[in-house]
Amino acid sequence: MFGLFKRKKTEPAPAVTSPQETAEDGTSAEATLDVPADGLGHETAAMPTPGQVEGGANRALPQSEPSRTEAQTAALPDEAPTESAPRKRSWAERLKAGLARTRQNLSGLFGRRRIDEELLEEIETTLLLADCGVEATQWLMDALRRRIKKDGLTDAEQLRDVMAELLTELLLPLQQPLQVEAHQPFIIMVTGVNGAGKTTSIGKLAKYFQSQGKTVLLGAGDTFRAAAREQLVVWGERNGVPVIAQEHGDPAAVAFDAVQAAKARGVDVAIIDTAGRLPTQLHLMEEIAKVRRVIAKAEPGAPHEVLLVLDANIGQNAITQVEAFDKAVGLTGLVLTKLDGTAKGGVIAAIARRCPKPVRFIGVGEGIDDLRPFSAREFVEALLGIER
Ligand SMILES: Nc1nc2c(ncn2[C@@H]2O[C@H](COP(=O)(O)OP(=O)(O)OP(=O)(O)O)[C@@H](O)[C@H]2O)c(=O)[nH]1
Repeated sequence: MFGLFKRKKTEPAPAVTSPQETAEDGTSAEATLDVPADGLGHETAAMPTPGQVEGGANRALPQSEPSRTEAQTAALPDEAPTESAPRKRSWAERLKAGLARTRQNLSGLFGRRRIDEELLEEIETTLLLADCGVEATQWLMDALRRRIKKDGLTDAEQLRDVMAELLTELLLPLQQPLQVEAHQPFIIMVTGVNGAGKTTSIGKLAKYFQSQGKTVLLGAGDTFRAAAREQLVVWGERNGVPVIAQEHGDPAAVAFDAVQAAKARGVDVAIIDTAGRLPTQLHLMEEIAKVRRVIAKAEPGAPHEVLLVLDANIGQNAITQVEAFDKAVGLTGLVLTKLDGTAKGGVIAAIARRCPKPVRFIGVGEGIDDLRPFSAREFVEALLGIER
């Protein structure tokens, strides 16, 4: 399981309020488990410090709240190099490492040789094997052929820069950073298939927004997998992020409570988790559509962002997932995870051609800082091994 959440297993489990309790902030506090801010610089009047009893509810606090330093250390397990742990690789290095396979395959082709039909066929095959899909590959090859003709290119070495230009042109429209200032609270709903990395990405996103000085609240809407709820609750506890959860809740009810709590507390960003589901599980797709409708009831115009978390290793399946989730909940953005593994990277090109949606963030590992806004240029440079 994701290192970001691993440590929590040794922590005492926070207690849950009794079903009858009602919080002052208007949430139906039925079995609502609400973890307070711990003083990481994000407290507001609506976010009490540890030890305070919130909303008049007899919410039992964890036995010992971690200190600020402990919480930060726990949440950033792999930042500081120690004698036993070597320096962590930079973001660019991790991204490059993740895309090494495709880069090596392409680099082999952009060496010293003449451009001929055989080379172009090899490039085409490499793009297909890199998960670019038929449409994006066709688009890239057509554009490449046009450029070769127009510029009178003869050497394969000249093709690397042309390919970089074309890929950047293809991916640039997907580079649309998520702006959360337009609404308060800005409500984000997170969807995806099982194991794509939703819950762990939410932890990283929370940290990302906190680092931008925003207050964050999480809704543990994955009521199917108890461990997902616990992951969020304990992570929130350690990082000063309130988490709205219900032990045996209905996901729509958790989402509703989370939105109400976010409004009552005046937080900047509310991120609502949902259980993993496959596009073929139609009843579950209907359930997630209901969660979206309930969020809109709690706050007209919300959710302001509906993210699909995609494992970058699933190849063309990504297209099916984008289309199915888009139909069910109206996606506004994507998070592409696990680009550090065996990902080939081309799936972003396939998305750009087949079902373009803003790629808000990409993930290159399990650490807290392994998720960053997508940059088309940075991605293409890592994919093609271009040093600037
Ligand atoms: N290597 C790598 N692993 C990741 C990344 N993001 C998430 N993971 C791992 O993927 C696994 C699944 O992550 P979760 O966050 O539990 O996935 P989920 O989508 O919430 O899963 P469900 O609750 O079952 O739907 C965990 O082991 C994570 O550590 C990433 O960018 N790189």
